[in-house]
Amino acid sequence: MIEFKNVSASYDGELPILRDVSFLIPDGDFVAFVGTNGAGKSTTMRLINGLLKPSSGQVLIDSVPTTQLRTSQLAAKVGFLFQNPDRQICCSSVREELLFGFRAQGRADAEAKAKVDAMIERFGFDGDAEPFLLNRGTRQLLALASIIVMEPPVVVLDEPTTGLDFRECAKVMDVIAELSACGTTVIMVCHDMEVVADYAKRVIAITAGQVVADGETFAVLRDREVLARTHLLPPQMVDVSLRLAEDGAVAAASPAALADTLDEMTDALAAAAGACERTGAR
Ligand SMILES: Nc1ncnc2c1ncn2[C@@H]1O[C@H](COP(=O)(O)OP(=O)(O)OP(=O)(O)O)[C@@H](O)[C@H]1O
Repeated sequence: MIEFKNVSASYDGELPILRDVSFLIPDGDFVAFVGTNGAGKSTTMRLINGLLKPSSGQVLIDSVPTTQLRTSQLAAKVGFLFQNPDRQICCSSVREELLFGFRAQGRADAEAKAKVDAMIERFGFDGDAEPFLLNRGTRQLLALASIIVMEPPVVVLDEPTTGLDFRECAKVMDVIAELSACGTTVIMVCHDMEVVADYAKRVIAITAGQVVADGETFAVLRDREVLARTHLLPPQMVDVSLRLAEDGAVAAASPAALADTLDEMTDALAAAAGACERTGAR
């Protein structure tokens, strides 16, 4: 469980970047942090992994303030994926990269090597390949794999899909969805509202260092006021359903006006077309 209690934070001790931020993320949650550039999302992630300490308030991991946790204790609880995999990758082979975390903890034993082999198999990596010669999407997957091989209960992902094409993005997000399905707590910063809509259970919207919305994904993404305050465009299907209701094309409470996904919109339109046909036939 991760809890922010009235957290304020600053890089220079003067200019506040986060102001009085509070939220609680229970085990197993999948939360996306959204907001404009400079809102304070990455700063929030740095507070979770202990790279930054609050100037006031508390960041608690399993009820223990990060100020009381050693870096190694924090690293065991929270795996952190940087936006740019090249900031993370440092070894000369894929296998060594996956073993790096175990070596750092002094436990590169047979069990660790077996976990690395399983990860190589799962991702279809070439264990001897040189990481920097891999393409961007595969380097991102390697950076992700090198975190999840350590099996942290929480993973923090700072814009995990930036710079990836559609297929690479889906591959990375499917791995993350699988982690979430297996009970790992997932906390990600994401600028792509389609990805947020497809994967996150909950959205926390930040603007100017303050939380302006915290709720179920579509409750937040359908809130025009929140979208305006955070300068975000909703996912396409949400935009279509909101506009249908706003333009009076369908009733505000109709299934088409409430559709969050393509499937829901297709069902709503098919049902409406069926009803029209029946009315016309009478
Ligand atoms: N290392 C740092 N030193 C000083 N100021 C910083 C540092 N990192 C970020 N900031 C400032 O803190 C503010 C919030 O930055 P942060 O990176 O948390 O925002 P963000 O919401 O993640 O934005 P983006 O989406 O662009 O990554 C910005 O004004 C930024 O310039």
